[in-house]
Amino acid sequence: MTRTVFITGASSGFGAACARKFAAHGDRLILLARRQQRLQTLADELDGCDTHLISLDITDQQALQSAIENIPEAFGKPDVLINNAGLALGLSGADQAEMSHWQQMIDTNISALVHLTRLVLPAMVRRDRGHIVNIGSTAGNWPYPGGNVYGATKAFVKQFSRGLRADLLGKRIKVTNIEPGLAETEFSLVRFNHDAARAAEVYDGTKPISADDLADIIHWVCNTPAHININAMEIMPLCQSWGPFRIDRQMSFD
Ligand SMILES: NC(=O)C1=CN([C@@H]2O[C@H](COP(=O)(O)OP(=O)(O)OC[C@H]3O[C@@H](n4cnc5c(N)ncnc54)[C@H](OP(=O)(O)O)[C@@H]3O)[C@@H](O)[C@H]2O)C=CC1
Ligand SMILES: N[C@@H](C=O)C(=O)O
Repeated sequence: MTRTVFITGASSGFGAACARKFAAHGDRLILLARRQQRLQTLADELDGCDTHLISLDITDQQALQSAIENIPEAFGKPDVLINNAGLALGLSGADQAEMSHWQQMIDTNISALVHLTRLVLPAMVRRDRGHIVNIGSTAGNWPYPGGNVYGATKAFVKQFSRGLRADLLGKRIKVTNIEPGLAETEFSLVRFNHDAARAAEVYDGTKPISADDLADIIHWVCNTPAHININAMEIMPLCQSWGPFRIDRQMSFD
C-alpha cells in the first residue's frame, strides 16, 4: 500500500536520506524545510515519486497550520510523520551559552515538534492508523558538557514519545523515538555556525552513522508487523561509547 510519509527537515541529513529511502519503496512524500531550492532539487531527483513540498520555518505556527490545511487532497492525510527537523547551536557551558541559541533549540526541537504532532494526530486517530517517528538523540539519554539545552530538548522528545504511546493505547497508531549518537550530516556545521574545520573535527578519525544508515533503520522501524511497536531505538556507531563519571580532584571547600 502506498503511504503518505511526511518528513520534516528534509533538505539535508537524515530527512533527505529518509525521503530517498521511502521514495524508493513507492511511498508519496510531503517534505518540509526552510530551504526551498534544496527541497526542489531533492524532489527533482526523486522523479516519479509524488512529492508535495512545504518550504517554511517550522517554528512559525501560523504558517505551519496553514500549510497543513492546504496539503493537496491527492496526498490524503499523513500515514507516517517523521518529526526530524531540529538542531543544536553551540557547545558552551550553561553560564556562557547564548540565550537566543537556547530559545531557537527549544522552539524548533520541542515547540514545533509538539505543534505539528497536534496538527497531524487527530486525522490519524479518526482513521485509526498512523506512525509518529520522533528523532531524539543519545543526548536525551546521556549528558555531556555543553549539551545542556540541546540534550534537554531531546529528553523532552523521549518523554513526549512515551506520553503519546500512553495516550494512544487501543489505537492502531505507532510511536517511536529514534535516538542516534554520532552521525555525520550538516548537524555539526550548523552547531558551529558553519565553521567547516570545527565541524570536521567532530568526525575526525571516526566512522560515524551516515544519514543513509539511519534512513535504513527508520524505514525498517516503519515496516514492522502491525502488532509491533518499536518504542525507542538508541543507535551509536561502534566507535562511540560512554565515558566514566568525571571527578574533579582540585576542588577546595575551605
Ligand atoms: N547528526 C547527529 O549527530 C544527530 C542528529 N540528531 C537529530 O536529527 C535531526 C536531523 O538532523 P541532521 O540530519 O543530523 O542535521 P541537518 O542539519 O543535516 O538537518 C537538519 C534539518 O532540519 C531542518 N530544520 C532546522 N531548523 C528548521 C526550521 N526552523 N524550520 C524547518 N526546518 C528546519 C533543516 O532544514 P533547513 O535548514 O532547510 O530549514 C534540515 O533539513 C535533528 O533533530 C537532530 O537534532 C540526533 C542525533 C544525532
Ligand atoms: N548525538 C549528537 C546529536 O544529537 C550529539 O549530541 O552531538
